[in-house]
Amino acid sequence: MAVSTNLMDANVDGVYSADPRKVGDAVILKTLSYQEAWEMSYFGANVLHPRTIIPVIRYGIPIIIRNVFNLSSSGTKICHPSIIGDEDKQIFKNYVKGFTTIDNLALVNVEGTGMAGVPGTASAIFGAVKDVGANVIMISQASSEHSVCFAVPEKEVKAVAEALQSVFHGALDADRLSQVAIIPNCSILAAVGQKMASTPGVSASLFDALAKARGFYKGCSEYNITVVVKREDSIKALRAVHSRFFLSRTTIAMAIIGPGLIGSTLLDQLCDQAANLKEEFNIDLRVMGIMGSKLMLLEDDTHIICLIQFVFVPEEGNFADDRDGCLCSIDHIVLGHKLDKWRELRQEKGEVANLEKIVQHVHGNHFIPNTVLVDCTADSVIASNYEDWLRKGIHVITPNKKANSGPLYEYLRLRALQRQSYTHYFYEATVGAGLPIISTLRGLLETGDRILQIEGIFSGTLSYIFNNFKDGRVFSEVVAEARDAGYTEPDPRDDLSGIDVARKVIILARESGLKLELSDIPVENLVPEPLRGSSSAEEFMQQLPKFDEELTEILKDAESSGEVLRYVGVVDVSNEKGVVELRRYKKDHPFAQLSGSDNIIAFTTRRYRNQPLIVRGPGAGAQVTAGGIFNDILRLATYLGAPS
Ligand SMILES: NC(=O)C1=CN([C@@H]2O[C@H](COP(=O)(O)OP(=O)(O)OC[C@H]3O[C@@H](n4cnc5c(N)ncnc54)[C@H](OP(=O)(O)O)[C@@H]3O)[C@@H](O)[C@H]2O)C=CC1
Ligand SMILES: N[C@@H](CC=O)C(=O)O
Repeated sequence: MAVSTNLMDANVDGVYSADPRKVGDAVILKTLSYQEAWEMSYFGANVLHPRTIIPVIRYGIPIIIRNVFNLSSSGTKICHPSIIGDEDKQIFKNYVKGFTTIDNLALVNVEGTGMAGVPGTASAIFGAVKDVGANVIMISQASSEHSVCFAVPEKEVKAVAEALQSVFHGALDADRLSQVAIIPNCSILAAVGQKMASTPGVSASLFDALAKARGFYKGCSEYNITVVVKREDSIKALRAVHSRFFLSRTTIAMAIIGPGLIGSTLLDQLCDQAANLKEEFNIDLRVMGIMGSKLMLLEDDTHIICLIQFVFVPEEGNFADDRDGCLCSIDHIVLGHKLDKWRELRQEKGEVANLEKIVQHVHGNHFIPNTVLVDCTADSVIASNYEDWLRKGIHVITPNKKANSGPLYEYLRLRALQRQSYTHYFYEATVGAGLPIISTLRGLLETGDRILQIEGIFSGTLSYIFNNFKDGRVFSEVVAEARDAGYTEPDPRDDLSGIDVARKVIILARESGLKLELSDIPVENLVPEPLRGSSSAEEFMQQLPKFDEELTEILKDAESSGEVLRYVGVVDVSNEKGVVELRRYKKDHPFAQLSGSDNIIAFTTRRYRNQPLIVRGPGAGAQVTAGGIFNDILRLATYLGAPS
């Protein structure tokens, strides 16, 4: 006889993949096995009382959880895997079904060399725990038998600790036990799913997603993997794992430092694409702060970027202690809906720029698991913070060349730190703006090619200048055009002096494995000697016309030999050196064929020895550079678990 039961719940449409108040885009699960429902219930999800499941398992009765006020929703079917229909089989096969958390726990760690191989130690520990009536939520023992760790409700931990001190005082005095340690303010996060714990890759993905949360692991059954996290990180951790297993969007909290030409264009692009990224690609980018050199804007000052409302939920105990009886509902985070107004709002409501505060504001939020700081300044002081940010678990993306072209030992330390940490550091736009230069070089190196030489026109500004400085044009006018087009550095002398190209040469040289300092690169400086000390970029631009004649002479000389002037950078990997200089090329040379702000970069390698691999295209300008940074942000989202 086939029997089935409809369980009606007044509140929910079925069983969610996570508490929807904590994970805004938790999904209703179509099917669960009895064991999965049991695990979800045990670990805090309000599915069924664990004891309700015992008789239905015994008699194999399918259960459907539905909403009494929404019968159009098909709800969640809980049954034995063998009886589900074909259409649900695929869903059933998903290894990870959902995540639950239990808050208000403490960990107890009993540790000591005298525990190993001594029969009765565990019994003595848990006997003492039983005597004070405490409920043990999970247990883990080190395979060395040197420690036993278990979680109990926070309100019971004091009694447990006293009981253990009393039972083991002799062993503690004799140093057979080194400590009975209490770690307060913990939460348990459990991943639940059929055969999940024994499926290769599930644990790795889980721990990768949790890299920042201090986790403590116990694989207790085929159906669950349990991790202890700091209570303040529990929502972040829940959201991180939920999105890693494609159950919800990959959410990234961001701050943009330096909303100048490039930074503000990036903000415009983010604003335009936000909805599409959410709908089409499951990526949710949340700009939570914007900081210039004087003013900054944080989301809750302005309500423009992210508005969090607090909702009173009397029946929920989770956050009652911390938040005066209020539960922060993730559903009420309203995102980016006025991001396009950031300029006006910065004027109206901006506060004094404070780097530490904005970093804490963005990274210190308890809801969004991933943080990225996007440095769109040209400032070396800002760049000197990357190490600290990476160490804190904050990802860094930048078009700023200062960190990678600064002192070699600092660069090497930064790269080493980044590799050891679970954080990402992307800087594609530092060379060639939006062109794939660094990724191409990486691809060659990682697939075993050997770089012999990288030669190219690396400056959009100098490319534009020498592509247009002809037919009787005046040098200073062309420089002003390049500046107006947004190709130059904040101070155009950084372009004309060759230092910007030298920085790119150093970045590529170091990427290729050379240990060079910026000062090792001979650079031909095009800034007229008397203007090198001008007090500002403006003063320099005003004075530049006085020196037009000098450049016109150099140009005429080249033209008289049928040649053009091009400002090039060379990384001579074979000979471990580099150079940056103005060269003359015949008019049929590929470097003579460029237009606008084009960069052209030729990689001569062991594989591409006779015919170099060439990347060419606009190498400066607001849209392409911001696009390159945006691309790095999306690469980060993919690394963090967004579908690729
Ligand atoms: N232009 C291009 O085509 C390309 C540029 N780049 C790189 O992009 C970066 C930005 O260039 P661009 O936008 O043209 O420069 P801008 O001068 O237009 O913008 C620089 C921004 O940085 C801010 N800033 C400067 N110092 C600080 C600080 N200490 N703290 C916070 N904010 C600061 C400025 O703020 P405020 O205005 O308040 O002073 C401004 O918002 C540079 O590193 C450049 O090399 C890379 C590839 C191509
Ligand atoms: N000023 C630079 C901008 C990109 O790095 C250039 O002109 O190439």
